[in-house]
Amino acid sequence: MNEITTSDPVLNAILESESEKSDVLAQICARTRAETHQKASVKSLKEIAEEAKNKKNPTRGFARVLKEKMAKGHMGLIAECKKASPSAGIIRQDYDPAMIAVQYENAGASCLSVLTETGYFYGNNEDLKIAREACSLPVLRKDFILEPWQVYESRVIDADCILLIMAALKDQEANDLVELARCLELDILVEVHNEEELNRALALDVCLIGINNRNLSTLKTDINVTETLAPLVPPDRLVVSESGLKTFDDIRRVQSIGASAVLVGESLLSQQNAGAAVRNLLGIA
Ligand SMILES: O=C(O)c1ccccc1NCC(=O)[C@H](O)[C@H](O)COP(=O)(O)O
Repeated sequence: MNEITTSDPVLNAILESESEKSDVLAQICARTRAETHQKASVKSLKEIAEEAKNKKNPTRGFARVLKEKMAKGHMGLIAECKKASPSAGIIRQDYDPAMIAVQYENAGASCLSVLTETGYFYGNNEDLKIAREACSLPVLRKDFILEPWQVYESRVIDADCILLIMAALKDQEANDLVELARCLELDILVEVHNEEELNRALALDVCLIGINNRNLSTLKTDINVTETLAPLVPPDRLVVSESGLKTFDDIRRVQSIGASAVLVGESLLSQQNAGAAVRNLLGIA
């Protein structure tokens, strides 16, 4: 799933190191850094920053929509569009992000998440643009954001929110990316897998805390991760439980221990009718 060839020697070195890493997250990040380096050699940081700052259209208020749901006592659903994942392989052979986005919105999803990572999830920036144009939901760019260049790119492709994964970032890097995203009016979902990452995330000026139930070494999911970490999140933050959620009972279970929103992909996309899948998950008759 992760072969690219290049004539750039810096890139080749990074990609060579990728194949030696045992951890999936480390492999994806090595590849993402290589691709970002390649893109930045075509469009400089200065150029992409200029483009992002010239964007006139407002973002759609990803965090605001989730907070409004929470205030009404409703569970927020961030419904995910992706063709494939490392754990599931190909999920949708006939992947049509625009159609899925419309089905999700009509069925009551609060927000979208669109995978733009190419090597492991078979996504791209165009998927995000067409999904967002097809609906009125705010959109999370689901990718491995490691560098300022990618934050500017996220604004250019019309994302409303970016994901920052604490396991992939040092504290200073995370802080710098948060500040930059804010300047560009992008919301931020910070993702954690354990207590140490949670404490680092809570030191950042961010409202949305994503608790990922997926162990990124084994790729297995366990809702106990949300059960362990959600009670440690102060009430001024909003907890999003991510990964491995399949049923209405799962949603009730994470809601009962403090999650205000869920991020769900595979279980919705593996059903032919994504709209019906959303309604079943949310318990809408
Ligand atoms: O899903 C994977 O296999 C995966 C592997 C390595 C890094 C991240 C991965 N998933 C990203 C996600 O967090 C999920 O796409 C998202 O939480 C939705 O999860 P699910 O409902 O289980 O598709």
